[in-house]
Amino acid sequence: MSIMVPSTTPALVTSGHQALDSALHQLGQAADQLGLDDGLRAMLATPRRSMTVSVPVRREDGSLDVVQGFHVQHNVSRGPAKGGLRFHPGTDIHGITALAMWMTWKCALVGIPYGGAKGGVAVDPAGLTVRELERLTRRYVNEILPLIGPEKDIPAADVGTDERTMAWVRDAYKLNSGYSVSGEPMAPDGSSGRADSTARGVQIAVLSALGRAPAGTTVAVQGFGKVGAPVAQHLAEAGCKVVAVSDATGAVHAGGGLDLARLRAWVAESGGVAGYRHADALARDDLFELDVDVLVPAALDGAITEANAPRVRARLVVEAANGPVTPGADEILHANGTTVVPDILAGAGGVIVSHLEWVQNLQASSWSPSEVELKLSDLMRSTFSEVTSLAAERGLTLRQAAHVIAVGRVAEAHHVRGLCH
Ligand SMILES: NC(=O)C1=CN([C@@H]2O[C@H](COP(=O)(O)OP(=O)(O)OC[C@H]3O[C@@H](n4cnc5c(N)ncnc54)[C@H](OP(=O)(O)O)[C@@H]3O)[C@@H](O)[C@H]2O)C=CC1
Ligand SMILES: O=C(O)CCC(=O)C(=O)O
Repeated sequence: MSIMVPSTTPALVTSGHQALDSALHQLGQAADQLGLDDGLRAMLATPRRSMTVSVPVRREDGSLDVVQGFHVQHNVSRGPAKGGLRFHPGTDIHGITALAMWMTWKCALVGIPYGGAKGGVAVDPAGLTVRELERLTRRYVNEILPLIGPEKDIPAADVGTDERTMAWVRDAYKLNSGYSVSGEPMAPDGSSGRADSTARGVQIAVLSALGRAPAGTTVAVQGFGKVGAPVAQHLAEAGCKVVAVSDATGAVHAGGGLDLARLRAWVAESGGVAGYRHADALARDDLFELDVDVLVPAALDGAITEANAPRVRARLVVEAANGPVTPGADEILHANGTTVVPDILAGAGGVIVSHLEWVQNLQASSWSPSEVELKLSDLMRSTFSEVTSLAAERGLTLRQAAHVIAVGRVAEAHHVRGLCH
């Protein structure tokens, strides 16, 4: 048996400590604005529950590896915990705690009755076969079984996981819990629009923040996965010119706009944007420095730091990813006149439609794509305007205003329910 030490290039390893520092800094600023007392600050700064598990994975050659898995419920004062499951080699308990905290604020900001959770396994899914991945997923679910369930914690996909992973999660949960499938909120057929709901929400955030017709607006998107690729598509369909995208393999740039269908076909064939011949190749992280109107980080946390923020030329940064801009970078961008639409607002489309999915399953009903789209866009737009109004009224950045609203709602729930919740 061997303990699997995640191997990856240093540039791909996220720092969980850095993410948690960022999340705590943002919480501290909101708590100051709200005048929260020390006890409540301490409760909000620490997760309600967190679990580290060892997950044995039987490899195809018969050997056994053991990887680390994590599951954190940051807060459940407003409802069941909600958040994605991430498979990435840079995953650690600190980063998962930060991501769970951001889920608490994201759900509170858009006013859906969920708390915040996140799960993760420190593994590179690209290094496993489908059968190994399935065994890993099922075993991870067995280990975290006491924490999850349709009424207490409902997982969804995140980095390195997808609908197939979630099908294994649901099946493993059912097999081990004995919970009935019928009408089960955790095993929905899936709401229409869930797959690209995060991207659709990001599109609404970009268009709302632009405040003008999007035609000709140049955009660069970091990350070309489940969120980044449809974000690029939605923005192009809205009239923007998507001139650059990146993934872990590299970046590509075309001043006249990328042919996204052709690029997607290349990525499906080759596994990444690198080597795409119909655009110029770019060093991966040079994407952040392009002279574009809008920059959309849609990969991992800690992408824009104090080191590269001074070279960001976009006037608008819209965070599809969770935690892509560190607090130090935030200050630099703000000082340079760049507006940042924060993750808990811009990236909320996915969890909004997860909630709509949950409601449909509870009601044993199914809404049409246009009904789901209308509810999503109404909530994104009304939340955007609530955040911008508070920011203008109090002289805050959009991130500070979003956190004041979200943390305030969670603090209120603690007061209403009693501080032990
Ligand atoms: N899925 C969802 O519903 C939601 C996701 N989010 C957030 O959006 C972000 C992306 O998630 P998702 O799209 O689901 O994840 P995916 O795993 O589907 O895609 C991640 C993408 O990021 C790329 N990437 C990884 N490292 C780098 C890097 N250093 N530079 C450039 N690109 C990189 C990956 O490239 P490669 O394929 O080459 O590895 C891939 O294209 C995450 O922060 C996630 O938490 C937020 C809300 C909801
Ligand atoms: O839809 C969900 O439940 C999870 C969404 C998520 O993980 C996120 O917004 O980061």
